[in-house]
Amino acid sequence: MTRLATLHVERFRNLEPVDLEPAAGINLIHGVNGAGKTSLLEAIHTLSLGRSFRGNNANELIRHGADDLLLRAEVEARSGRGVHRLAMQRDRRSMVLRVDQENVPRLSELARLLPVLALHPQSDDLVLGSPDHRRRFLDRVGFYARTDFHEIHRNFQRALKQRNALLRRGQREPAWERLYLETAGRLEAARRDVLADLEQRMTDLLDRMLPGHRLTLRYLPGYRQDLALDEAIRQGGERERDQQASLFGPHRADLKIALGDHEARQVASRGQIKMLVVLLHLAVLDLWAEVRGEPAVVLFDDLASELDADNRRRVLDYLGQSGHQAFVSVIAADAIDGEGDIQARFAVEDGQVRKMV
Ligand SMILES: Nc1ncnc2c1ncn2[C@@H]1O[C@H](COP(=O)(O)OP(=O)(O)OP(=O)(O)O)[C@@H](O)[C@H]1O
Repeated sequence: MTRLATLHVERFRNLEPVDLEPAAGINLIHGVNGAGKTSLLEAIHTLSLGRSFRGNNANELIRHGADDLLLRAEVEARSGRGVHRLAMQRDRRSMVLRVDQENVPRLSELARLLPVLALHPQSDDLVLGSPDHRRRFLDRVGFYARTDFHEIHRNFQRALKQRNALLRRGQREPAWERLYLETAGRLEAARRDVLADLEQRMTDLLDRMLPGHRLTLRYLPGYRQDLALDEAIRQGGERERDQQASLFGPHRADLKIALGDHEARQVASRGQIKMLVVLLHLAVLDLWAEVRGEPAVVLFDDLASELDADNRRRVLDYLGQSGHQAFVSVIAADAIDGEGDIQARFAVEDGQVRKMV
């Protein structure tokens, strides 16, 4: 299975040099505020995706006073597929990526070998935030769940850009209109497929994470649902001319997340929203695992915030049984003592990471 077998971190945030051999299941990371727990999870996220899950400024990740950062990991693929060595060195201007000692040009090569999903306090934006959070989530799921998703997404983005450029010049070209409709249709269909796959994995999770609730996800396509996209564009042609931009299509799509008969963001408590977000992420991990034939890595920052003891237990029990490798940070280790199937514990103190025995 995919798992991080070793992790080496240098000059990253406040961390002192780190050498870890994490367990294959749940790794618990604890320490006081500001110790460096989140930084450790960010290091793993950065090695996979080139950026942290909090903020976009990659330069902030380099330890103050240092010129560059270094991340290295050995990633064990499913038994029989061997070990890959991933490395990233970045300074304030450039980045060098290596897989098995060879330089590679694209981050996606690391991401493919180390699929990582992070859950953190801002993940609630999936329910509470603007539609682009939900679109990005769905697209992220798609990238790992379907090999053709990346291309489908890129083709639409290109067509959208070109169409917008023409609209800014007050033009419309039939060939580009056709391409726009075609690529939009493909992206919409792929997203709907991904969503259906995700929903299939949610039944069991719903029973365990939010027992007694009914959850529905509905794709809102980014134009009037009772119309086809070409008709929506025809009817809204004047507005598009006025605003000189494409106003209808997958770039305006959203996901309606409902608990029972109401939108979750309007009726759910903070704790229920958090559980809903956890549930959706766990469904993604299960989907990726099924498609790829091996479990993924999940980073769970600040598990205890907003979750009561029962819900923390539900999450840890599920993680323990799922086979995914988890890195779970908590402020007080005592608060979740004895819960779930924790395989390794690490204490973080002033940027030093120490394995507990
Ligand atoms: N580039 C950097 N260089 C050095 N230190 C940094 C850098 N970026 C952030 N820090 C510091 O690293 C420390 C660790 O932050 P981190 O968010 O990892 O702590 P944490 O253990 O997750 O805390 P909390 O429980 O409060 O979430 C903070 O004191 C922060 O100011």
